[in-house]
Amino acid sequence: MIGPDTAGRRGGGSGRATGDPDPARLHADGVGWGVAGVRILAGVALTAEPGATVGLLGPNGSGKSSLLRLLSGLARPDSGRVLLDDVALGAIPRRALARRIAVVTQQVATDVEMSALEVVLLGRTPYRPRLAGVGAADLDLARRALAEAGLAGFEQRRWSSLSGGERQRVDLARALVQEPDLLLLDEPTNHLDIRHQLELLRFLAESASTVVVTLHDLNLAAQYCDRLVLLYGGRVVAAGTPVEVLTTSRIEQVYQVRTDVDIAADGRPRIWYRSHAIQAPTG
Ligand SMILES: Nc1ncnc2c1ncn2[C@@H]1O[C@H](COP(=O)(O)OP(=O)(O)OP(=O)(O)O)[C@@H](O)[C@H]1O
Repeated sequence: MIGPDTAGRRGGGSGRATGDPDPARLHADGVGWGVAGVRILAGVALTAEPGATVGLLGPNGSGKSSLLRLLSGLARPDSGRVLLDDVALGAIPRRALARRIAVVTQQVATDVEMSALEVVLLGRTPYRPRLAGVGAADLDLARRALAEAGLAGFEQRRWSSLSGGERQRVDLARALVQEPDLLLLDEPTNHLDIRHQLELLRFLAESASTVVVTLHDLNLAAQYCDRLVLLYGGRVVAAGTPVEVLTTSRIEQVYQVRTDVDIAADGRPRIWYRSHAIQAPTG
């Protein structure tokens, strides 16, 4: 599907005409956020060095998607700060932010009446002068991104007619034509078959962009991420390399699942799940 020579690495569209992104350093510290008086994130710190792939892990409801929204600037933290190359997100104009950060969220909308090509072209919006139409270079870029996502021939297909995995790949192509310095992805593998999961994660690991990606599969996170941040109850309980974060005791503490963890020849942990989950504490 998507290889290192993807459209995200190419210029030629309107506006920016470079190839490689200029990977950003993302730094958050002391980040807190709540809604309706309920604290959802507290004291969260996270750093993604330029070009690194950082995996955000944690059980359901631990705050991964909420944190991703704060890291993207879609929501503002109640406390703490989020810096992109040492500049607070709030101080970066919206359009400039849209050129630097691309977000792939979990998709729920099925009733969007746009073609796959139109969805991908949305990624070029931050580069187009206001009121300007779509240029030939942008069209070419979007078509190539679709083809590299394994979706050549899908240009005119309605979004509503696409399968979950096809939508996920179209949305990734949309994010890549944005040529982001920082790519934030919320469970981008949840609709993908195993081949497409592996291809996507390899692509992210090799990408020149800085990447923060939420994942549920601990083995895939261990295999493809440079660093991991593990959330539990809205707080960071561990951050570091996969070997540092994914220990038997921590997985048991956070997921209530017993495991055996081996270190493979590549130096990365492999997690073997035992057959029964531990009874979660009640009350
Ligand atoms: N707008 C909101 N209003 C009320 N509660 C919210 C809101 N947004 C998030 N929450 C709550 O905050 C907690 C964290 O949600 P979030 O979606 O960030 O978790 P997550 O780690 O991404 O979960 P999952 O793995 O299930 O996708 C959950 O309990 C969720 O119900």
